[in-house]
Amino acid sequence: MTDEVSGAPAAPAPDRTVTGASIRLDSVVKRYKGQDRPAVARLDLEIEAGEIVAFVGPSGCGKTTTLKMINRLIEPTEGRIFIGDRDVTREDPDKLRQSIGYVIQSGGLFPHWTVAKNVGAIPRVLGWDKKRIAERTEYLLDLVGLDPATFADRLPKDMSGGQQQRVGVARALAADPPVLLMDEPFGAVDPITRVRLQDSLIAIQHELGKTIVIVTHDFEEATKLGDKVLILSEGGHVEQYARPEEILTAPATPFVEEFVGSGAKLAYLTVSRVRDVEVDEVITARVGESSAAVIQRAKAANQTWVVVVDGEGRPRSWPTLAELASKSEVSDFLDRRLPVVARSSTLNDALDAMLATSQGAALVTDGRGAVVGSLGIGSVTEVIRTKLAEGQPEAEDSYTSYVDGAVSAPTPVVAADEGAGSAGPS
Ligand SMILES: Nc1ncnc2c1ncn2[C@@H]1O[C@H](COP(=O)(O)OP(=O)(O)OP(=O)(O)O)[C@@H](O)[C@H]1O
Repeated sequence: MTDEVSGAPAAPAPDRTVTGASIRLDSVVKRYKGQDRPAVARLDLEIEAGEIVAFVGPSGCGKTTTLKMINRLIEPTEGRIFIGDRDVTREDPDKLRQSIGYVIQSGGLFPHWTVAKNVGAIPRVLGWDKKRIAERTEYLLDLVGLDPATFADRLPKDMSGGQQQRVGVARALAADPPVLLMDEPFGAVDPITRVRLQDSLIAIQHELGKTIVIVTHDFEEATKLGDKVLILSEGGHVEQYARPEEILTAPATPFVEEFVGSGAKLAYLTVSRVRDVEVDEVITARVGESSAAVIQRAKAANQTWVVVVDGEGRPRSWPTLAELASKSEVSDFLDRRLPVVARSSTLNDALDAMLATSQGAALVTDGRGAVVGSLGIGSVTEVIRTKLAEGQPEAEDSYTSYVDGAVSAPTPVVAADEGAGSAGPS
């Protein structure tokens, strides 16, 4: 089989399925006992079904209070909250919480329960039969990028923080809730894992079309994940509620301007996605294939390296033709340092991945992790330069020196010499 992957940009997504529900906050107030000022003074907010909305703002502005009022972990003092047509302020709070997914920092898993038992927790409460729970668990683990055969029987302590967080997302989705609430879900993981989790969340959202509300401290994360971003100031006051591009290009108030501040110049780049850039074609190969055949295929396509993929098309390594030639068959080596980004990743993420692994290119994958091409550092810097020249002239010095300065430091590890190919560093 010739595993040639087209380098053309992805076709526009077909109309998305939306399984989420709208959320409406109607004059919602929260006054904590013993506090002079309300934590949320009077908030009106509409969130469309199937959208991701990110809440950001300084510490203590009422983000978490607002989020937790939606599933009534915190009771509003006044006002009403609707999910679709349901007035949730009149529902039984326990029942309500079974119908809303909730993800907190560090996953919040039951430590003595296996992954499967954790994921099946709410379906068990809802009385689903075992077969249905097992099928749902397998589907969800696969959806969040965990192999069910490997992880279903593990305990949380035997998994990384990022993997635990994936289980937390699977668990929150178990009963297929229309709404997912996430409170700083990626706050406790390292930056590279964080980017991967963000990309997974975007892929899941595209597949399922849930309504997702996420609280974050990180403005860049908010602009990356949010279809809309809600910027709050003290007392749950709405400073701006708009699409990221609008917040970055037209801050509504001096508060937003200051909050977004210098971060805006970099954050501006987070609205540029890998999928907006044409990726380079890659030739893929399977473990155990004849090296000579793969080399022939690569040469015919003018490539000097190939990507070895697993049964699902996910990348394992990217040997040069010289490396391939040293063995008769394609080896099963798993390179844990491959720079991999998703189509939904921002160009900032792509640069970070390249710099973190000292490579001049990154592999681009689809929502399920299958490789669809590669992206060279040259293409990224080109887009960044164009963007900066268009709208953010004062950022040019700092960002290009970040990019250019970085180029001099790393030495390509794998795609060296002849291996750099079209995607390698120029
Ligand atoms: N249980 C509580 N009792 C009294 N006051 C509270 C309680 N929880 C929160 N507050 C106060 O309400 C305000 C809003 O808190 P909230 O946790 O919603 O803010 P936040 O924006 O999520 O903050 P952070 O970013 O620091 O998590 C703060 O002034 C906080 O001190």
